[in-house]
This record gives sequence, structure tokens and C-alpha cells, in this order.
Amino acid sequence: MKIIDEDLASRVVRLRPGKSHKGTYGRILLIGGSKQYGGAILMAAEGAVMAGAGLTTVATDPSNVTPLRTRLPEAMAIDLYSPALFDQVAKNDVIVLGPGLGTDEQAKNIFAKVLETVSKEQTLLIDASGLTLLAQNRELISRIKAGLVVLTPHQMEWQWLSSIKIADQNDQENLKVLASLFSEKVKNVILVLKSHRTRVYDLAGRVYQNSAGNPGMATGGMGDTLAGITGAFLAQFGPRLESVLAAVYCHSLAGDDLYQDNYLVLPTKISEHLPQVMKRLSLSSKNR
Ligand SMILES: NC(=O)C1=CN([C@@H]2O[C@H](COP(=O)(O)OP(=O)(O)OC[C@H]3O[C@@H](n4cnc5c(N)ncnc54)[C@H](O)[C@@H]3O)[C@@H](O)[C@H]2O)[C@@H](O)CC1
Ligand SMILES: Nc1ncnc2c1ncn2[C@@H]1O[C@H](COP(=O)(O)OP(=O)(O)O)[C@@H](O)[C@H]1O
Ligand SMILES: [Mg+2]
Repeated sequence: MKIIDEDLASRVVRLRPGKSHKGTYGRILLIGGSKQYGGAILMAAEGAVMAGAGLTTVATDPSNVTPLRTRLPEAMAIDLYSPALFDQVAKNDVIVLGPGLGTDEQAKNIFAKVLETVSKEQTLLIDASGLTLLAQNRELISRIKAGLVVLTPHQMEWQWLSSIKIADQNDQENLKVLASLFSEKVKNVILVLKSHRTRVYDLAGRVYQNSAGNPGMATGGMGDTLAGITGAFLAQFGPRLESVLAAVYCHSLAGDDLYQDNYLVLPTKISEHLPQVMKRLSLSSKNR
């Protein structure tokens, strides 16, 4: 097992080239946010924008569009229930599917249709309600065509998907079940198993553990924020394991900075602080 640390993250978060534009840093579409869980998709979108995605679009319940535009005018918004959603899917490099989506029949239909629309040139990140829906409908795995799939369950969501009880979740079991669920259908899968010490796995059997993070971060919306940040890193730094590792680390490093002076750390504060954390990493000695 390897450790995710500052050295690793600073190899990914480099100084930006002067000759670049928003297209250079990738397009990300976030899909989620039911009437009940509007905050989840807002926090994910805020994570994506503040992590540096070139262009961020959100597909959400119409009731969330005005709050989103008011809070985050940098993001574009479309109606989750419009057929235009599938044209949008085709236009983006990374699709983040699930934060606050809910698990009712309508959510399930959208989830299944998006899942099979994402092409092999694109990355699909599945989080939150998306993972619950996948666990309830495992036959959908065979319909995934995405070039890279990133799963970001917390331990309970992984229990639902893998059928490994939280107490029995260890590296060997996690890798075995990840392979049995995905390896015949999807070639490139990364599992981010979130906990107080998040571990990251891939189908090649690599295992990494996060070295940052703190209990101040145990607040609803923290994972939604990580989903947005990870999607933005994949869009900006490329569809590879290192982008995911750096995202996990930066999210927690921002949390650790804030925890020094705060009893708890809010997800939206992590997003706000992220550009400073990324600047610091980009200026570290490795990048000079
Ligand atoms: N402001 C909002 O709109 C929020 C919406 N949310 C959305 O709510 C939906 C349900 O998500 P939930 O995660 O609440 O799912 P659930 O409430 O369905 O399941 C979470 C359960 O897992 C347990 N658990 C065990 N180990 C855990 C671990 N290591 N980390 C976290 N939980 C662990 C929790 O105690 C809890 O009982 C998702 O779509 C999510 O995006 C949540 O993210 C919270 C904030
Ligand atoms: N005690 C802790 N120490 C470190 N990180 C934590 C701790 N508790 C929660 N986190 C982090 O917060 C996030 C929680 O994700 P998740 O459970 O999906 O939240 P939500 O669904 O409410 O957005 C994960 O990235 C997890 O690693
Ligand atoms: Mg979550």
C-alpha cells in the first residue's frame, strides 16, 4: 500500500501554462439534485468550479436552478428532466452522476440512460444516490461504455454495492469484489472508498491511503464536494489514477488547513479554500 501525500499531489497540480484557455482545463457535467437534495449538487458544482474545471454545467431539478445561478454564476444549468440532458452528456469530458439525485423511479431511469450514453472517450464518476442505484440494479454495470469509471462510495455505499460488510472491508476483499463486479465489462475502474482514512484502489491491484483529513470534516455534503473536485481534476489533469489521488489529497489538505482554527469544517469552506491549496502545491519545490 502506498501513501497519498503532498509529494504525489504536487506532481499533478502544476503551474498553469500561460498559453491556455477554458477549453484546456476540461468540461464537466454534474447530474443530480432532486427537490429534496438540492444542496448536494450545489456543493458538488462548487467543488468542481473551485477545483479549476474549465467549464462546468449542472443538470438538476428546476427548483435548484435559481439557487445555483445565484450562488455560483460560473456554472451553467439545465433541466434534469429535459431530453437536452443527453446532448449535454455528449459534450463533456467528465460526467459526475449521482449527488442528491435520489433513488425514485424517475431518478433510476435518468441514471440508467446516462450510464449507457457516456462514451469510451469520456470519464464517468458515480457518487451518492448513483451508487445506491447501481447497487440496486447491478445488471446496469454491463451497459457502461465509459473509458474510465470512478466510484466514490463511503463504507456503507460500498457495502451495498459489494455486499462486503463494513467490518470485513479489507484490501484483499475490496480488490477481489471490484474485479468481479467490473473487470469483464469495464477495463478502467478506480474505487475511492471514503472513510476517516480514505483508500483508493484500481483494477491493477494498486492500493493507496490518504494521509490527510480530520474529524471536523464529518459533515453532510463533504463527499458531494469531493465528487465535484475529483471530476474537475480528471477533466483538468487527465483521466488517470494520479488525478484522483491528488483530488482526494487536496480536499483533505484544505480541510486540515481549516481545522487548525475551526472546530468543524464546512464543505463549502473547503471549496472556497481550494485555490489557495492548489496554488501552494503548484509552487512547491518539485514544480520549480
Ligand atoms: N445538503 C444536501 O442536499 C445533502 C444531500 N446528500 C445526499 O443524500 C443522499 C443520500 O446520501 P447519504 O450518504 O446520506 O446516504 P444514506 O443516508 O442513504 O446512507 C448513509 C448511511 O451510511 C452510514 N455510514 C456508515 N459508514 C459511513 C461512512 N464511512 N461514511 C458515511 N456514512 C457512513 C451512515 O451513518 C448512514 O446511516 C445522496 O444523494 C447525497 O448526495 C448528502 O450528501 C448530505 C447533504
Ligand atoms: N473523521 C474523518 N476524518 C477524515 N475525513 C473524513 C472524516 N469523516 C468524513 N470524512 C470525509 O468526508 C467525506 C464524506 O463523504 P460522504 O459520506 O459521501 O458525505 P456526503 O454524502 O454527506 O457528502 C469523505 O471524503 C470522507 O473521507
Ligand atoms: Mg456521499
